Amino acid sequence: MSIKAEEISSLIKQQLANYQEQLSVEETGTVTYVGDGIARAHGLDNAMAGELLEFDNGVFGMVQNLESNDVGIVVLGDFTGIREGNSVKRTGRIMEVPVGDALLGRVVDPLGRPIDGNGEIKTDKTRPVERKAPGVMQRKSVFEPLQTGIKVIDALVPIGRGQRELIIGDRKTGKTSIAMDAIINQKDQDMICIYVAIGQKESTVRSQVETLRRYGAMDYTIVVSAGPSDPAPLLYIAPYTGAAMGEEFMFNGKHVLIVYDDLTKQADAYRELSLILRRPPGREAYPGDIFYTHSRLLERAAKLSDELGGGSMTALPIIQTQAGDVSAYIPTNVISITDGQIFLDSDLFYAGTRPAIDAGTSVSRVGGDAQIKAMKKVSGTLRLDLASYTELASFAQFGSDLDTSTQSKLNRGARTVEVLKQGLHQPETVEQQVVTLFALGKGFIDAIKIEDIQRYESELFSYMTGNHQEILDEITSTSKLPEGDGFYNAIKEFSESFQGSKEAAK
Ligand SMILES: Nc1ncnc2c1ncn2[C@@H]1O[C@H](COP(=O)(O)OP(=O)(O)OP(=O)(O)O)[C@@H](O)[C@H]1O
Repeated sequence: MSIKAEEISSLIKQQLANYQEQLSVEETGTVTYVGDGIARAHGLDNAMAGELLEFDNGVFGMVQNLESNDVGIVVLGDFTGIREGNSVKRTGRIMEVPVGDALLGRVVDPLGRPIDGNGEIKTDKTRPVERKAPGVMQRKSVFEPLQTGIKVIDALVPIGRGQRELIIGDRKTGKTSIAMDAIINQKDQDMICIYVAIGQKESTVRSQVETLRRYGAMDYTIVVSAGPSDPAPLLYIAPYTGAAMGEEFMFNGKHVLIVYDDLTKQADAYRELSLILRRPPGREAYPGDIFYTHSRLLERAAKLSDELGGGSMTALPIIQTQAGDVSAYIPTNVISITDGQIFLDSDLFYAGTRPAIDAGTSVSRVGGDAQIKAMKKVSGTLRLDLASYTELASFAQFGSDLDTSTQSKLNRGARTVEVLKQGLHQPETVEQQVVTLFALGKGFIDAIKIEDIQRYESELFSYMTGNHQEILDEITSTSKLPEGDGFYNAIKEFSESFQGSKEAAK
């Protein structure tokens, strides 16, 4: 192998050029204050907003406030080792995290360092944590469905690839469970998942990782975790880290699902660090740019145009409400940024309707575009049926004599609610959902006793797979409802043979 002289000289020139660049940015300042994850330093005259700084002891910080005499820095790590008078150095870079395939199956902190005890992450690719979201011309409208495997979502509030759908509700109403089930259902769906846990107990994150692993979902998932004992800056930066990792896949033409669990805690962390940085407090003591904090994060979720490879990043941010109050500051902000919300109701949850999704207040602004044709057809009137059922049910409590049409509406409504119930970690394929909803719409379930419905559903599907696989295949390949009477007759045949169907509905 011969080595060309020009090649060597050009390499040396390149190295020299970089060397000079590094020298020109190096600049040191002196720490004048440290406390609660924040530091101030004097003498960094040319520091840029968002620039990464390095303290004496190797801990990194990020420039947040540029003031006339000093800069406000958020410390990305343990601040207790930093002393007043220590020097702090500019790096000339903005904060970056490792990205790429090597992160799949790993649990990392918001700086991209492994915390799962499985050794170092071997990747040399990095991406900036903060990045401008794709612009109008770089996007395409959302049209491909993202199947969550949860009937009530796929039928009533369908989510498309590239959409941002908020999951909102009081504490312990099943918000995380919905996100987890959506991730579990992405197996073999050509989707990369990122779960960002913000301020959640280490033990909770651990059990979530175990769950994902048990269902084989860790193979295509990255978990970014900032625990409650981590300094506020790490909690604040965690969702941006997740977004940077997702963008790497999205810009390579892949599909990504990212969950931010939850942005309420992230907003609280940002409020904490802003107050310590002495930024003026606004409504509910949040800083003035809290809206921008969330909007620039969620705008990064996108469906890219074909020229950019057609990749997508779907975001499921989670927000916790107090006593169902969606009109508080942070909930209204995030509702207005996202393309719809899944509202979880604690009354429904405690009444046993799980997932406790309130069909009246949950919407998806991308809607039907993100459903396959068959699903669109079978779920068409479901929302209206449910709404009129809720209204009638409350009204029927007062009267005893109901005419037959009201009676049958109540009957159908009660069965619809039962059909839409679904246990934890039991995702259903879209074909399975279509079969059940078709049977419901055609009135086959009206004659089944409420307590037999779950059994009816599962037996119906095994009957279909056992005897009419060709019908299911047709739904899969054409995305449409099969033509002719075959589908109807198959369900009819099963329903007639189903034990318990002969009993009149109560
Ligand atoms: N579909 C379901 N069927 C049965 N149980 C469920 C279902 N969804 C959630 N649960 C149970 O409800 C409990 C609360 O769920 P989860 O932790 O998802 O709620 P959360 O709203 O995310 O809570 P947090 O306020 O802690 O974030 C869990 O114990 C979970 O097992």
